[in-house]
Amino acid sequence: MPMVQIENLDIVFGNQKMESLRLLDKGLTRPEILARTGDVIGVQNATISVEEGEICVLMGLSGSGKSTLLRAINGLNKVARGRCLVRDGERMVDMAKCDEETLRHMRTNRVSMVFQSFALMPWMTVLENVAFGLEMQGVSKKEREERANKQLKMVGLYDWRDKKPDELSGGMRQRVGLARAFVMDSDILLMDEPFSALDPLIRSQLQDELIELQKRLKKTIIFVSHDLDEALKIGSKIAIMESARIIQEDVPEQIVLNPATEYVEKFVAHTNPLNVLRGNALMTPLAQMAQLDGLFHVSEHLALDIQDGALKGASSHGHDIAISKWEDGMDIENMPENSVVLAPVGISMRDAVEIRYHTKMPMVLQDNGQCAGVLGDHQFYHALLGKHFSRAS
Ligand SMILES: Nc1ncnc2c1ncn2[C@@H]1O[C@H](COP(=O)(O)OP(=O)(O)OP(=O)(O)O)[C@@H](O)[C@H]1O
Repeated sequence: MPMVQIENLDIVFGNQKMESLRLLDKGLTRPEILARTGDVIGVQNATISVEEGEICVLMGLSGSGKSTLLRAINGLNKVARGRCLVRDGERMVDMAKCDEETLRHMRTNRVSMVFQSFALMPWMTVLENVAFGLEMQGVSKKEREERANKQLKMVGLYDWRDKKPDELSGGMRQRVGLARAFVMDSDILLMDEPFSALDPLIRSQLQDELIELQKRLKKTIIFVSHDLDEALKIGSKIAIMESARIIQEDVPEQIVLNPATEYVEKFVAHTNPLNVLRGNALMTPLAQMAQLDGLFHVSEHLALDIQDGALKGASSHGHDIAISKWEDGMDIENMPENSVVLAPVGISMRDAVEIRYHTKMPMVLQDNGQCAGVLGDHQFYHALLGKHFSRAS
């Protein structure tokens, strides 16, 4: 069920919107339109749908239009053309066209925004800051405090509830901001680079916390970031923006494996593939491997006996090699040295590299009990050197 549905959305900043749209339709670029009309194209022809429970990350360089698109979702930016639909129970409300009362209802009950600077009120305590939005909703004092305290416990700041924001560190203030957004119990959270001002360790911790909170609370989150590693870590979907347009929208692994343009490829070249890639994207499929005397020769030192898709044995120069099995969640540290590991094709590259480190052997990946391919040093080197992807265009 889509929670947010954006259709052919254009946002223009300036005084000659009609003329700018006409030029846009004629195919003029953003800088050309700026030169002709003085207007800035904030978003151009954006279409994207975000499902319930999804974390969608809008990613791109500074000025690409991420915040402008995000702000349209709670009606903060005037839409020049197109629709920006947000779910309100059974109906979808067009935030670009609805009346003031509906807009207020949507902002109070359906969509919450978390900013980079959390704009906490310095004269209020942490608890009061978190409970403030509920007061606007008309929730009683007792319930406000109960709900705010519950959220503060969730972000680990219950003991700090009576402090003022300036008595907290930046990371803690950020957490107060998260608690304040979550306490509203809105279905949709809009987050504009909420962690970008933090140092890497705290940032990583808060990303983990956000993922955990989202798993428990099942919110729909639209998150702006200019950091692809962050996007790959938290996003269930990533939309990459360049010069006001969404140029690629896909699941994290596909962004890394099939960057649509050179712009995306440049981002991908600086990411850590360990966090994103999975065995099936990296392995050499069995069908592409040479067979000799009925054996699949992975290397000079390893031959596999695979019959009807099942791994029957492994050997090196005629000597048998042990085979062990690994499933998600199993201990990796105690995988036996010099054994060929049979693992699911969906194994993460991080786990696969760690298994390789302990066993010192290539591994065989299987899909539904059938051997699918082999993952060895060659495939790891390719992935680490960024040679695994092919550009779609
Ligand atoms: N209120 C505004 N008035 C005029 N121009 C604006 C306004 N808001 C944004 N813009 C312009 O729209 C374009 C997109 O800006 P936006 O803030 O959405 O980019 P961004 O991708 O979020 O960048 P950043 O990562 O730096 O925040 C920019 O060229 C910006 O100058």
